[in-house]
Amino acid sequence: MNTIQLPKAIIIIFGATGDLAKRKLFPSIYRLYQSGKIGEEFAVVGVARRPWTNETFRENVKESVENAVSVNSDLTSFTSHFYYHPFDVSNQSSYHSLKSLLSDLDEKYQTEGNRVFYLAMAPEFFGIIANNLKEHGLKDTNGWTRLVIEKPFGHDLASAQKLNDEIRAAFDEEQIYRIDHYLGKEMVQNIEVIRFANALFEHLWNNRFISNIQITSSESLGVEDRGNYYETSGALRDMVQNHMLQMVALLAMEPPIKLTTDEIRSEKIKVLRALRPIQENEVDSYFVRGQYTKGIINGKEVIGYREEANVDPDSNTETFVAGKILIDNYRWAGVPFYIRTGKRMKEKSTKIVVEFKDIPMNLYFKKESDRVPNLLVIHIQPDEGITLHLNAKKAGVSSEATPIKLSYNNNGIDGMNTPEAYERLLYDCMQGDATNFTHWDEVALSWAYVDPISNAWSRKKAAFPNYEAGSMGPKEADELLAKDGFHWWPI
Ligand SMILES: NC(=O)C1=CN([C@@H]2O[C@H](COP(=O)(O)OP(=O)(O)OC[C@H]3O[C@@H](n4cnc5c(N)ncnc54)[C@H](OP(=O)(O)O)[C@@H]3O)[C@@H](O)[C@H]2O)C=CC1
Ligand SMILES: O=C1O[C@H](COP(=O)(O)O)[C@@H](O)[C@H](O)[C@H]1O
Repeated sequence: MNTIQLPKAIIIIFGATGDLAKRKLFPSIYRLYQSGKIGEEFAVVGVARRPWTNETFRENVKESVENAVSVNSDLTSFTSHFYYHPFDVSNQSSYHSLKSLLSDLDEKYQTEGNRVFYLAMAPEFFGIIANNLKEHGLKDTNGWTRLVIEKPFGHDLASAQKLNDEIRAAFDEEQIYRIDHYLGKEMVQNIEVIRFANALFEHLWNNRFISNIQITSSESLGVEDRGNYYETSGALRDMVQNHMLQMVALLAMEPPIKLTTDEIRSEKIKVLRALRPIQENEVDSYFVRGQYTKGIINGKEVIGYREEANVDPDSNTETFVAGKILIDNYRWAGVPFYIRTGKRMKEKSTKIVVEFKDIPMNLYFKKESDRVPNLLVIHIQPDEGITLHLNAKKAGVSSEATPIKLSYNNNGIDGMNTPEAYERLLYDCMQGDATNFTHWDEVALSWAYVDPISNAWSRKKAAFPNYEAGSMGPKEADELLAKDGFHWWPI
């Protein structure tokens, strides 16, 4: 009988008093513990400047877990694995004491020198921390060491390259796990399986049968308390450079020859290399930007972006992007991939719609306008599943067709057991599986694609605000598809 090896490691979270640690990381570690994916051989060391004790830290961990997960047992034995080590990460001398704490914990929890250094801090600290970990020998153990890096990975290609060089001076590419949390989502991971495990789809998955693909990731939330960050980012850098382009790559890639990290990444990289570059002077033909003004969401009035905290009252930052992406390769030549994403839209929803071409002659519709193409909808969130839109005979009426739907709802089957993205990614990292993390080449190619668009936009002031909160974005996003004879399918 094969016994499954539970991962053993110390997870060192830099930025342990911050929002990400509290909302995502602690609950994810708990779920791994609760589901038995990690045993007792683990410890978590929190690093930040606040002068907390282990007890304060554990109390915070407990609170964050209780807020996120339904807990029906005492958390003391779980939180006893958590230790707090306060220091300013730019302070060289503190790494010595961290090193000796880690050695003690290695022994106490039998973690065999395995370490996950999780950088849940602002990117300006990534290089400093990586360098200090190397310089002070925190990587020199008998086990494995891995560095998890949060987004944003740079601001453009040049800054991402600089950041990467700093990190690579201390860690090898195989040790670096760049998080794109969309890659941890159940239905994003399902894209590959839906495509490559079904003859029905894979044979049709090309420019002969697909007319266009639409990816929408809409949010009803605004920028919340992240105005400072968002002002320097905008929707293009915040969502398109990473999550949206990753979904494009998964939808467009060739079947990998093996399901290994290298093979899958290599196929995704080929897609990103085949993206048709957009020159600065043609951005307006391919991309649309928007910024929300006040409006009503779920019956409540919400303020406009320019009224949000830490936002310039005359801000030129886009909170919405729609774009037409072309992939210049044999499979996809001529098929537009439309993307749109934005804050304060009608609802929180991520969906992919694959629109198939019509058959050459369809006798079953009285009027041309009644014809509905076949669609495959992949529901990423909040619902998880797929819907296939087909045509079938209208009951009782001869020779007339009506649209029907075949649906598979993932929530109904796996329900609450679907792991949260961060939980899955943390587990993958502890298992040494980097498939659902982004390789540097993917990051670099994505920035190279996005940079001319952000350059063009930063040079020209937009006529903002141009969409009402609670809507599906500016009308130009509809016109983008209309000029190609398409429309956004309702989500
Ligand atoms: N929050 C989220 O949902 C998401 C966040 N991210 C990314 O994750 C990273 C962290 O984000 P978030 O948690 O929101 O940020 P926060 O501002 O909430 O937390 C920052 C953390 O860094 C610590 N810190 C700041 N300066 C120092 C220093 N010099 N030495 C030691 N610790 C320091 C702070 O603690 P203290 O003040 O005690 O020192 C705090 O724990 C960012 O890169 C962000 O872009 C990515 C996706 C989503
Ligand atoms: O990375 C980010 O993603 C979230 C949206 O993630 P989701 O899992 O809720 O769809 C977005 O709100 C945030 O601005 C961005 O930084």
